[in-house]
Amino acid sequence: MPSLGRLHLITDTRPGRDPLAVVRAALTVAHADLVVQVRVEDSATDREAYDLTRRVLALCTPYGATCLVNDRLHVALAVGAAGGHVGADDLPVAAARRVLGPTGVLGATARAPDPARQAVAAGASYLGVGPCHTTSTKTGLPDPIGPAGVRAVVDAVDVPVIAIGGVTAARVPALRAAGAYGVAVVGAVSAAADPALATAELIEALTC
Ligand SMILES: Cc1ncc(COP(=O)(O)OP(=O)(O)O)c(N)n1
Ligand SMILES: Cc1ncsc1CCOP(=O)(O)O
Ligand SMILES: [Mg+2]
Repeated sequence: MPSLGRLHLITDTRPGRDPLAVVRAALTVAHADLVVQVRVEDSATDREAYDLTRRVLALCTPYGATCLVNDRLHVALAVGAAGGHVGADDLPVAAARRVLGPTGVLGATARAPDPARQAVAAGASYLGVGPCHTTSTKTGLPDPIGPAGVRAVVDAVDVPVIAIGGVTAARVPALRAAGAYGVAVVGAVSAAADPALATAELIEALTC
Protein backbone atom coordinates (compact mmCIF):
# COMPACT_ATOMS: atom_id res chain seq x y z
CA MET A 1 0.00 0.00 0.00
CA PRO A 2 1.44 3.46 -0.84
CA SER A 3 2.19 5.64 2.17
CA LEU A 4 -0.76 7.51 3.61
CA GLY A 5 -1.08 11.26 2.97
CA ARG A 6 -0.65 13.46 6.00
CA LEU A 7 -3.41 15.98 5.32
CA HIS A 8 -6.92 14.56 5.31
CA LEU A 9 -9.52 16.95 3.95
CA ILE A 10 -13.02 15.87 4.90
CA THR A 11 -15.70 17.26 2.62
CA ASP A 12 -18.15 19.77 4.00
CA THR A 13 -21.47 19.15 2.29
CA ARG A 14 -23.61 21.30 4.53
CA PRO A 15 -25.98 23.67 2.70
CA GLY A 16 -24.20 26.57 1.03
CA ARG A 17 -20.82 24.80 0.82
CA ASP A 18 -19.01 23.93 -2.41
CA PRO A 19 -17.00 20.79 -1.59
CA LEU A 20 -15.68 20.26 -5.11
CA ALA A 21 -14.27 23.80 -5.33
CA VAL A 22 -12.54 23.28 -1.99
CA VAL A 23 -11.12 19.91 -3.05
CA ARG A 24 -9.85 21.44 -6.31
CA ALA A 25 -8.11 24.25 -4.44
CA ALA A 26 -6.53 21.91 -1.90
CA LEU A 27 -5.24 19.55 -4.57
CA THR A 28 -3.42 22.32 -6.41
CA VAL A 29 -1.31 22.79 -3.28
CA ALA A 30 -1.15 19.42 -1.52
CA HIS A 31 -1.01 17.02 -4.48
CA ALA A 32 -0.32 13.45 -3.34
CA ASP A 33 0.02 14.56 0.30
CA LEU A 34 -3.77 14.98 0.32
CA VAL A 35 -6.31 12.41 1.35
CA VAL A 36 -9.85 13.49 0.53
CA GLN A 37 -12.46 11.79 2.68
CA VAL A 38 -15.90 12.13 1.15
CA ARG A 39 -18.29 12.68 4.05
CA VAL A 40 -21.89 13.49 3.24
CA GLU A 41 -24.76 14.36 5.55
CA ASP A 42 -26.58 11.38 7.03
CA SER A 43 -29.66 12.56 5.13
CA ALA A 44 -27.91 12.36 1.76
CA THR A 45 -28.89 9.53 -0.51
CA ASP A 46 -26.46 6.86 -1.62
CA ARG A 47 -26.82 8.25 -5.14
CA GLU A 48 -25.70 11.67 -3.94
CA ALA A 49 -22.76 10.12 -2.11
CA TYR A 50 -21.87 8.08 -5.18
CA ASP A 51 -22.02 11.06 -7.54
CA LEU A 52 -19.90 13.26 -5.25
CA THR A 53 -17.34 10.50 -4.70
CA ARG A 54 -17.00 9.86 -8.42
CA ARG A 55 -16.29 13.53 -8.98
CA VAL A 56 -13.84 13.74 -6.09
CA LEU A 57 -11.99 10.64 -7.28
CA ALA A 58 -11.73 12.12 -10.78
CA LEU A 59 -10.12 15.23 -9.26
CA CYS A 60 -7.75 13.24 -7.03
CA THR A 61 -6.47 10.75 -9.59
CA PRO A 62 -4.29 13.07 -11.72
CA TYR A 63 -2.53 14.28 -8.56
CA GLY A 64 -1.98 10.83 -7.10
CA ALA A 65 -4.09 11.89 -4.12
CA THR A 66 -6.11 9.35 -2.17
CA CYS A 67 -9.90 9.31 -2.05
CA LEU A 68 -11.66 7.66 0.89
CA VAL A 69 -15.34 7.46 1.76
CA ASN A 70 -16.76 8.00 5.23
CA ASP A 71 -19.22 5.39 6.54
CA ARG A 72 -20.56 4.13 3.20
CA LEU A 73 -18.08 1.49 2.15
CA HIS A 74 -20.29 0.20 -0.65
CA VAL A 75 -19.97 3.63 -2.24
CA ALA A 76 -16.17 3.41 -1.95
CA LEU A 77 -16.17 0.03 -3.67
CA ALA A 78 -18.65 1.08 -6.34
CA VAL A 79 -16.59 4.11 -7.30
CA GLY A 80 -13.17 2.50 -6.95
CA ALA A 81 -11.99 4.71 -4.11
CA ALA A 82 -8.97 3.57 -2.09
CA GLY A 83 -10.99 2.77 1.03
CA GLY A 84 -13.08 4.23 3.79
CA HIS A 85 -13.41 5.35 7.39
CA VAL A 86 -15.67 3.88 10.08
CA GLY A 87 -16.62 4.86 13.61
CA ALA A 88 -18.83 3.65 16.42
CA ASP A 89 -22.09 3.92 14.49
CA ASP A 90 -20.75 2.26 11.35
CA LEU A 91 -19.74 -1.27 10.42
CA PRO A 92 -17.41 -2.84 13.00
CA VAL A 93 -13.79 -2.61 11.92
CA ALA A 94 -13.44 -6.35 11.22
CA ALA A 95 -16.58 -6.30 9.07
CA ALA A 96 -15.34 -3.19 7.28
CA ARG A 97 -12.06 -4.97 6.58
CA ARG A 98 -13.97 -7.88 5.06
CA VAL A 99 -15.89 -5.47 2.84
CA LEU A 100 -12.80 -3.58 1.66
CA GLY A 101 -10.56 -6.62 1.34
CA PRO A 102 -6.96 -6.91 2.51
CA THR A 103 -5.54 -4.02 0.51
CA GLY A 104 -8.16 -1.30 1.05
CA VAL A 105 -7.25 1.69 3.22
CA LEU A 106 -9.38 1.43 6.34
CA GLY A 107 -9.56 4.20 8.92
CA ALA A 108 -11.24 3.75 12.28
CA THR A 109 -12.14 6.28 14.95
CA ALA A 110 -10.57 5.72 18.38
CA ARG A 111 -10.22 8.03 21.36
CA ALA A 112 -8.36 5.88 23.87
CA PRO A 113 -5.62 3.24 23.89
CA ASP A 114 -7.74 0.09 24.38
CA PRO A 115 -10.26 0.76 21.59
CA ALA A 116 -7.33 1.86 19.44
CA ARG A 117 -5.54 -1.47 19.94
CA GLN A 118 -8.76 -3.33 19.21
CA ALA A 119 -9.35 -1.38 16.01
CA VAL A 120 -5.85 -2.13 14.76
CA ALA A 121 -6.19 -5.82 15.65
CA ALA A 122 -9.44 -5.87 13.68
CA GLY A 123 -7.76 -4.47 10.59
CA ALA A 124 -7.59 -0.68 10.73
CA SER A 125 -4.80 0.78 8.60
CA TYR A 126 -4.91 4.13 10.38
CA LEU A 127 -6.78 5.71 13.27
CA GLY A 128 -8.72 8.97 13.38
CA VAL A 129 -8.21 10.25 16.92
CA GLY A 130 -10.20 13.04 18.53
CA PRO A 131 -11.83 15.39 18.99
CA CYS A 132 -8.49 16.94 19.85
CA HIS A 133 -10.04 20.39 20.27
CA THR A 134 -13.55 21.75 20.29
CA THR A 135 -15.22 21.71 16.93
CA SER A 136 -18.35 23.28 15.54
CA THR A 137 -18.50 20.85 12.62
CA LYS A 138 -19.90 17.82 14.46
CA THR A 139 -22.21 17.78 17.48
CA GLY A 140 -22.59 15.23 20.24
CA LEU A 141 -18.90 14.55 20.68
CA PRO A 142 -17.17 13.84 24.00
CA ASP A 143 -14.81 16.40 25.55
CA PRO A 144 -11.63 17.15 23.58
CA ILE A 145 -8.69 14.87 24.37
CA GLY A 146 -5.95 17.37 23.47
CA PRO A 147 -2.42 16.45 22.41
CA ALA A 148 -2.00 14.31 25.56
CA GLY A 149 -4.89 12.10 24.48
CA VAL A 150 -3.34 11.76 21.05
CA ARG A 151 -0.03 10.75 22.65
CA ALA A 152 -1.76 8.01 24.66
CA VAL A 153 -3.14 6.45 21.48
CA VAL A 154 0.09 6.89 19.53
CA ASP A 155 1.96 5.01 22.23
CA ALA A 156 -0.53 2.12 22.04
CA VAL A 157 -0.51 1.37 18.30
CA ASP A 158 1.81 1.01 15.36
CA VAL A 159 -0.40 2.52 12.64
CA PRO A 160 -0.57 6.18 11.60
CA VAL A 161 -2.63 8.37 13.92
CA ILE A 162 -4.59 11.16 12.28
CA ALA A 163 -5.63 13.87 14.72
CA ILE A 164 -9.08 15.36 14.16
CA GLY A 165 -11.30 17.99 15.69
CA GLY A 166 -10.66 21.72 15.71
CA VAL A 167 -7.34 21.29 13.97
CA THR A 168 -5.71 24.44 12.62
CA ALA A 169 -2.23 25.01 11.24
CA ALA A 170 -1.27 26.68 14.54
CA ARG A 171 -2.28 23.53 16.46
CA VAL A 172 -0.39 21.10 14.21
CA PRO A 173 3.03 21.42 15.91
CA ALA A 174 1.65 20.26 19.28
CA LEU A 175 -0.21 17.39 17.64
CA ARG A 176 2.91 16.32 15.75
CA ALA A 177 4.94 16.57 18.93
CA ALA A 178 2.38 14.19 20.44
CA GLY A 179 3.17 11.73 17.68
CA ALA A 180 0.34 12.35 15.24
CA TYR A 181 1.28 11.27 11.73
CA GLY A 182 -1.17 13.69 10.16
CA VAL A 183 -4.38 15.63 10.67
CA ALA A 184 -7.93 15.62 9.37
CA VAL A 185 -9.78 18.87 8.88
CA VAL A 186 -13.10 20.19 7.77
CA GLY A 187 -13.38 23.83 8.80
CA ALA A 188 -9.70 24.82 8.61
CA VAL A 189 -9.84 24.46 4.84
CA SER A 190 -13.53 24.50 3.88
CA ALA A 191 -14.40 27.60 5.89
CA ALA A 192 -11.22 29.47 4.99
CA ALA A 193 -11.44 32.59 2.85
CA ASP A 194 -8.66 31.10 0.74
CA PRO A 195 -8.76 27.27 0.89
CA ALA A 196 -5.54 26.93 -1.14
CA LEU A 197 -3.65 29.17 1.27
CA ALA A 198 -5.12 27.34 4.26
CA THR A 199 -4.00 24.05 2.70
CA ALA A 200 -0.51 25.42 2.14
CA GLU A 201 -0.28 26.49 5.79
CA LEU A 202 -1.36 23.05 6.97
CA ILE A 203 1.08 21.26 4.65
CA GLU A 204 3.90 23.53 5.82
CA ALA A 205 3.07 22.76 9.44
CA LEU A 206 2.94 19.04 8.70
CA THR A 207 6.19 18.82 6.79
CA CYS A 208 8.53 21.39 8.35
C1 LIG B 1 -9.94 10.82 10.05
C2 LIG B 1 -11.28 10.72 10.71
N1 LIG B 1 -11.32 10.53 12.04
C3 LIG B 1 -12.52 10.45 12.66
C4 LIG B 1 -13.69 10.53 11.93
C5 LIG B 1 -15.03 10.43 12.60
O1 LIG B 1 -15.71 9.24 12.17
P1 LIG B 1 -17.03 8.79 12.96
O2 LIG B 1 -16.66 8.67 14.39
O3 LIG B 1 -17.62 7.59 12.31
O4 LIG B 1 -18.01 10.04 12.75
P2 LIG B 1 -18.60 10.54 11.36
O5 LIG B 1 -17.51 11.27 10.62
O6 LIG B 1 -19.09 9.37 10.58
O7 LIG B 1 -19.71 11.48 11.73
C6 LIG B 1 -13.59 10.71 10.55
N2 LIG B 1 -14.69 10.80 9.76
N3 LIG B 1 -12.37 10.79 9.95
C1 LIG C 1 -16.10 14.33 11.84
C2 LIG C 1 -15.44 14.67 13.10
N1 LIG C 1 -15.17 13.71 14.03
C3 LIG C 1 -14.55 14.19 15.11
S1 LIG C 1 -14.31 15.87 15.02
C4 LIG C 1 -15.03 15.92 13.47
C5 LIG C 1 -15.20 17.17 12.70
C6 LIG C 1 -13.90 17.89 12.47
O1 LIG C 1 -14.17 19.11 11.83
P1 LIG C 1 -13.27 20.41 12.09
O2 LIG C 1 -11.94 20.17 11.45
O3 LIG C 1 -14.05 21.51 11.40
O4 LIG C 1 -13.18 20.61 13.57
MG1 LIG D 1 -18.90 7.33 10.83
